[in-house]
Amino acid sequence: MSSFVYRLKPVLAYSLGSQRGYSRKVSAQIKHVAPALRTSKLPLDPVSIRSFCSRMELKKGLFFRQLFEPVSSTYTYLVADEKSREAVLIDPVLETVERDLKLLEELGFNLKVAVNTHCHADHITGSGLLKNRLHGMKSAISRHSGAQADIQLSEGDKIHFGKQHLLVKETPGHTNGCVTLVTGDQSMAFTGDALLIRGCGRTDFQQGCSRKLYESVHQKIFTLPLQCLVYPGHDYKGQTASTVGEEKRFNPRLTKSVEEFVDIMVNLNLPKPAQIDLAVPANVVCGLHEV
Ligand SMILES: N[C@@H](CCC(=O)N[C@@H](CSS)C(=O)NCC(=O)O)C(=O)O
Repeated sequence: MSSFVYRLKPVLAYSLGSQRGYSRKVSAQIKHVAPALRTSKLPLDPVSIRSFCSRMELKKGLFFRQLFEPVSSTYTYLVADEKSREAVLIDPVLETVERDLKLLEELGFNLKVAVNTHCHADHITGSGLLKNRLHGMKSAISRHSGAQADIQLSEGDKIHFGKQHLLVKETPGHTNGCVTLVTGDQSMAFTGDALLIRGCGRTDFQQGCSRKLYESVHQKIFTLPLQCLVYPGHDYKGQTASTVGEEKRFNPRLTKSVEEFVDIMVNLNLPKPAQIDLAVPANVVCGLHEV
């Protein structure tokens, strides 16, 4: 057991090694995944993904934290430059702004930009309230979104924070103004609702177009390195992250032909998001500014 543990990445080895009363069942499960870890059959195996999700630093100097809002099942992401303390918040939610402000203060980060991956239909963005609370913070959204923000993003733009940056890739289809944000080293992609884990954003309202979404994912996301971690805008099944390689192999919608994909999307028959009539008008003006 101990020799196996120390062959793993240091963070994982520490967490396994430090568990007391390690049960036989867990031990058997670990042995089961060991061959995949050694041979790297998958671009990134599930055990390693779990360790990456909870890590605070993926690459030297880049802080990362995944946050969750349970009513709309939305992920907010905090990325920051460890040295300069400049930070970017991706897809903040109105209801969790206080939590995010507290975290920023505790960790000593200076929030430069709150960026929305698109004009959300299921929750009100926290960008407006954050602007109210943090002097100098700027909001950002795609110029194709039709929504107000301090920074109107276009393909190829870079959102800089300290020595780090996020590269903007336009990935329309769920809405016209959807973007995917990729870290400078291409180790992480924040895909918003364009690509979800084993799924994708719906295309039945807000300029949705399934052919456009298929093209966006295949041309802009599936061309990233296989091991690039995929961090989606939502998850409804308890998953936190995936990889480009995994989604290319296992996504039940996007591994199909474009015609099959269109057919799947037409027949999703999802109910309308509960907050849509409140959320869209608020998000067009960058969220609520006073609460
Ligand atoms: N029940 C939720 C809304 C769920 C939903 O429609 N999610 C959207 C993204 S938010 S507009 C989506 O694209 N889902 C794709 C899917 O396959 O589930 C609510 O009421 O908020």
